[in-house]
Amino acid sequence: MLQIKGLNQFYGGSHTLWDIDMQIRRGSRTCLMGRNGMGKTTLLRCVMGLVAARSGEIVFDGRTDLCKLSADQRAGLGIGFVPQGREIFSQLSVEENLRMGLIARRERPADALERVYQTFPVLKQMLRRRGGDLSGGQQQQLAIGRALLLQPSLLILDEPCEGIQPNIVHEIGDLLIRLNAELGLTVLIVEQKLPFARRVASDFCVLDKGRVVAGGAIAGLSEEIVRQHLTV
Ligand SMILES: Nc1ncnc2c1ncn2[C@@H]1O[C@H](COP(=O)(O)OP(=O)(O)OP(=O)(O)O)[C@@H](O)[C@H]1O
Repeated sequence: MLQIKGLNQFYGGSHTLWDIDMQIRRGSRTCLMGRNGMGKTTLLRCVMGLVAARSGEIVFDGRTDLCKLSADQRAGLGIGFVPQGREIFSQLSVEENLRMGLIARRERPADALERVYQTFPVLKQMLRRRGGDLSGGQQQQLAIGRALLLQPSLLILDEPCEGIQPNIVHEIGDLLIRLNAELGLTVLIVEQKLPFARRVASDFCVLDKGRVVAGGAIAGLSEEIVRQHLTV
């Protein structure tokens, strides 16, 4: 579904991503892992068009080179993004936050919001609440709901469990498994917690100092890989 080929990225003179080759299989739940500062967020932001790649290709659905498209055009192709920190508008209501997700969309199916409420009944009960008054877990559901309004075929999430209580982390894991199974949504997620990755992911990819150093089916995430590239 998503093929990254020979991708290099620089912040000014600082070479951050080095010759990244990575495949996201359609229907997979891929966990992108790595210690802090290894380039995970930068790679997601390159895919979304929020930072520019210096060279390489990002092929979506076997045909479109995303590098030639704007961030809006990429979202329009069906790539949903839940950024690090969630980026909820704290002064706007839950409903207004959701409607922001529809602004980018030309046709706005009348049932788009209703579908999100079916997935997240708690949001329907909180429509008038301000985003800033929600708990971390509720804000994360709001951020995921907002991304789902565009009916993506690929959902990309950057550390969705950061700062969230363990029982809600478990629920988010269940939700991603359910969305993957029921909607056929392909999921690419940055997550550092090993138990979460082992429970939720079907595939993994490890970055170390801006390079891909390991990847494949999650069963292949060995203690040796963890020791060399993930433990601090
Ligand atoms: N806007 C920026 N300008 C310059 N350097 C940056 C910028 N954003 C990130 N970096 C640097 O690029 C490198 C990779 O950062 P990135 O945030 O992609 O890593 P990460 O693996 O997502 O880390 P974390 O787990 O801490 O979020 C780091 O050295 C970081 O300091």
